[in-house]
Amino acid sequence: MSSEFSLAKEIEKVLAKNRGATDDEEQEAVDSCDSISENDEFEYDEECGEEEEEEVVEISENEMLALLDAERDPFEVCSQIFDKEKLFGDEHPEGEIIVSPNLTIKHLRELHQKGFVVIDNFIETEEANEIYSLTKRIAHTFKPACELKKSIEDSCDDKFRDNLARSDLIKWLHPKDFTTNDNSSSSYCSHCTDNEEDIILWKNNHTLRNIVLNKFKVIQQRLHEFAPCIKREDEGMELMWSLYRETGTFYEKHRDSFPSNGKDEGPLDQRKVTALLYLNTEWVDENDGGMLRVFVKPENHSKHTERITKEINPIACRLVLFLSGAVDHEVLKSFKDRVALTSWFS
Ligand SMILES: O=C(O)CCC(=O)C(=O)O
Ligand SMILES: [Fe+2]
Repeated sequence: MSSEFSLAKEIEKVLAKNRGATDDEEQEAVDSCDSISENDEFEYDEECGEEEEEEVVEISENEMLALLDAERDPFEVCSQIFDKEKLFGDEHPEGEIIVSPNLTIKHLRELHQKGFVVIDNFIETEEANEIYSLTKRIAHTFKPACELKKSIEDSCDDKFRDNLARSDLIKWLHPKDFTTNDNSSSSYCSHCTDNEEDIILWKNNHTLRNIVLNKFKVIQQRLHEFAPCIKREDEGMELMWSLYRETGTFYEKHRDSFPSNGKDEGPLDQRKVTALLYLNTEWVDENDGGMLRVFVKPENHSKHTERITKEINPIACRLVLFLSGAVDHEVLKSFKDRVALTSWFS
């Protein structure tokens, strides 16, 4: 998760509320935490300001999310990124295509309402097949995600990271990898140790270039139109290429960011929408594993914290979009090599 905001204040506010504090007491607690630095994100003094008998509360990302969720429905917060007039107005009919060939206004409306949406046949099977084969060919250049930065922006030495939470291999990409003629390791991919031959293989691949520049970049631009807090520039976009080996590779339940409406609620500079494009032309059925399990709200939910699970098969050419700050998700053990391109729009 990106954390460019004073999480300490946010935490203290939630905890103060949890302790049953009044609004004034809550503000006092927040004010007295002004000196907490961002590096202290998940470790802070419950009685801010009291020197003696400091009781340090350690809180994990998941515990923090549970506290925030108890306060406010994350789906409600995150869906506010959209300009509702634009999304539901007559100006854009349901069938209007947002990103060719088949991402429509209807899908964005579903993303707003349910928090996630699945779009099949977003690329051609031949394209998926080509990238799937390419991934296996240069698999030796992918690195264990748990050893790398959590995102392009994050610092590497994140002491809160749970290295056992995931076992996938990844490579960071960037649109600039495909718009410059430089055949060196990507500057956005500081961990890359590819030799020049391998780099040429993926940087000069027209299909990959097309997916990055004419799919993911266009999704970003179009999302910005309907959710103006999402950046239009490449800087607000992270692009990850992942490989889950067939040996039971997994990613435990997690959330990609803290809930934010991009305006006045939650940390503003967070991932807002996650986009996943699956390239698994060899995936047959559930026995191959690797399903994406999402924890979403039931249709007529009475309690806002209620969740149901849905399993999404990672079939080739399937695009999945979800609200990064609302949808908990996990990748079930994979028994066939599983390839995806994932992007986060902030
Ligand atoms: O590949 C997937 O289906 C999800 C991966 C994921 O959750 C992540 O990388 O944050
Ligand atoms: Fe994720």
